Amino acid sequence: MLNCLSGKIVVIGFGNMGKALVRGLQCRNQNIEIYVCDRFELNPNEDYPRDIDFNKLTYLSYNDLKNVKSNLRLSEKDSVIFCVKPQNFLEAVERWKPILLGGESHPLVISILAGVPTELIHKYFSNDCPVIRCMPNIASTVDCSASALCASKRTSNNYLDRAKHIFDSVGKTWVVNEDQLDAVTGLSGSGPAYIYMIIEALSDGGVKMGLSRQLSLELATQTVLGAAKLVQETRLHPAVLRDQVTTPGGTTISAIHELEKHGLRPMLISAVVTATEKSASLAQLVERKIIKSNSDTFKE
Ligand SMILES: NC(=O)C1=CN([C@@H]2O[C@H](COP(=O)(O)OP(=O)(O)OC[C@H]3O[C@@H](n4cnc5c(N)ncnc54)[C@H](OP(=O)(O)O)[C@@H]3O)[C@@H](O)[C@H]2O)C=CC1
Ligand SMILES: O=C(O)[C@@H]1CCC=N1
Repeated sequence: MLNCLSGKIVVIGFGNMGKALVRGLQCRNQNIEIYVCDRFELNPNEDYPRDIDFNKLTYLSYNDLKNVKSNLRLSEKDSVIFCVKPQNFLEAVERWKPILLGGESHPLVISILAGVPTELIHKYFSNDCPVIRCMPNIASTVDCSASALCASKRTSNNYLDRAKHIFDSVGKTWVVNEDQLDAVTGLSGSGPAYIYMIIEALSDGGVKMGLSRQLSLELATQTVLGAAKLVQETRLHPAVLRDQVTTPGGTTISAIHELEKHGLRPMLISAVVTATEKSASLAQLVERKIIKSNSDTFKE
């Protein structure tokens, strides 16, 4: 899967996810040209991921696009990845589409936006434009993303392969049906945040019992990493692995009793359900913006 990509890749939105993707793409692919579009100028004082090579990317500034049109003509070999927040999608399309997607041939459009369905994305681009929706996660920053993706009904499988190469650059990738993507968002898209809370709380427990903050945090982090690795490598059900830790009459079962009493499992299940429902509702937010924008245009 390495070095299979070619052509131009344009990343619109150079925030948490845009930076993570650019970093992974640069590390794993030599034959691509990367363009980055954001609202702000690059700030040398900002803490960008260490291995982004700024000499090898072109930055397109939101406010100064005078010279861009002639240098940047995208073709079907190229890809545009939208990495803006859902509420900024419309504005981003309006700003960048005339520059990037105005030509005869159609680049692949990829969206990582939570909740925005491919059919809605198609409303903005020509019907011939291939569209892929993907839900990666923040662990893309360290090449450990769990990314799930799907193609729109009108998009052929060779574009799906290209998108898979892109997200394989930052972790593991699964192809799913589009109707699963909101649940993916609730589980693995938002999931790192739940695990950070667990790491933080475990380390608070260590501090409460007298360990230093640093040692507690390191132990909690390594424990989560090790437990996850064991599930991944043994492929055993987590309940089987949990049983291996739980000595009869020992410490672990006393703790598990507490976790069950306080509802750890229903709490996590509800977290995934709520985030899934929220993801599904974001499409309406974008659609409302489209309707508003259309009526504003009508008034002008
Ligand atoms: N964060 C995560 O863990 C994950 C996020 N996602 C999805 O990724 C998307 C981005 O999330 P994240 O990276 O966290 O968000 P960020 O806010 O960190 O990054 C978005 C960037 O896009 C910029 N932007 C806004 N409008 C435009 C525009 N019109 N043209 C160009 N750039 C623009 C923003 O600038 P400004 O700050 O000025 O708005 C910001 O720099 C979201 O849609 C989210 O659903 C998916 C998986 C995981
Ligand atoms: O919180 C959010 O909406 C985004 C999508 C998945 C992770 N972060």
